[in-house]
Amino acid sequence: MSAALVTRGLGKRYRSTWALRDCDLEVPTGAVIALVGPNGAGKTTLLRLVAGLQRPSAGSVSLFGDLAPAQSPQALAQLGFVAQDHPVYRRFRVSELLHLGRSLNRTWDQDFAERRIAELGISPRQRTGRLSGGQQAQVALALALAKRPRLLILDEPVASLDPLARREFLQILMGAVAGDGLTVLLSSHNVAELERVCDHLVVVANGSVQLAGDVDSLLGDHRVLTGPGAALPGGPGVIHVDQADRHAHVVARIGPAEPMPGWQARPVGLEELVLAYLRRAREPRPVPSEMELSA
Ligand SMILES: Nc1ncnc2c1ncn2[C@@H]1O[C@H](COP(=O)(O)OP(=O)(O)OP(=O)(O)O)[C@@H](O)[C@H]1O
Repeated sequence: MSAALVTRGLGKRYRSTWALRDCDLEVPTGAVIALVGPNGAGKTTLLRLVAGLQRPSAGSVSLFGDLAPAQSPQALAQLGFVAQDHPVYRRFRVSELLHLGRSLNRTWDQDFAERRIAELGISPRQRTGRLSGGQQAQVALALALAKRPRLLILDEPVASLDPLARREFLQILMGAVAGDGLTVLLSSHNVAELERVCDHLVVVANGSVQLAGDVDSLLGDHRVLTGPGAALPGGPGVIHVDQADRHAHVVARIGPAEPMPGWQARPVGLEELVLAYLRRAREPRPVPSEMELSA
């Protein structure tokens, strides 16, 4: 499958500080990519660089095989972007926003937009500034989907939605991915919620990509090993070690290999995997011992 998005050596620097550095990603068309990381990790910076809203200090972004310099009209026509604070023109009525969307976008789907607003129980005559924060988020998301983009970029799209609305929104997103071959890149703090919908994962911390790839492959490559806490394993496969009750729990990238004698292996969950990489990024690595991870 062809790549929807490729970044090479992508970076953004503010004065002497790199918000994002050496970012190499390759994302297939039709994938839902979850971008996760702690506050200040560089998620918004990456999304804004991909959307052409900021110019990179280093490296490049290409969309659907074409180099996509910031503000390229061809690239922008294929993109939908909803920022973290889901901006809508507050003095506009909802119907005026739809009119604006239809006037500015050749691929605009007015039927979808009107249906979605009706499903949300929002009157088209309502001024968007009078809607609740969650309703404004829903309207912004409906506008982005109605544009029928090839790549939809969402910065924490469900953060302000109630649990029912979150679930419904993710279902609508999945429908658009299945029906139109839409590619979605979304950031979130809620890994458990994303697990149901994403097939690719990008973990960012300290302005660097810590882990990226297809979710099934990543889960297949990693396991949790449990064994005697006194004999900590080391080596490049160890991602994070937790010690409790004289036992060590090790998230390790060892593939299908048998663990060393005295150790047990079990599959890793997605949230557990993300946390292991985030902790590794935050803490100094444990001193490696001479022991090997696998038998
Ligand atoms: N305009 C700016 N000027 C200077 N520094 C900035 C600017 N925008 C972002 N940064 C810095 O870049 C780093 C990454 O910020 P970014 O907004 O990309 O993080 P994030 O992962 O989206 O965080 P959050 O989850 O809190 O939204 C942070 O250290 C931030 O302070």
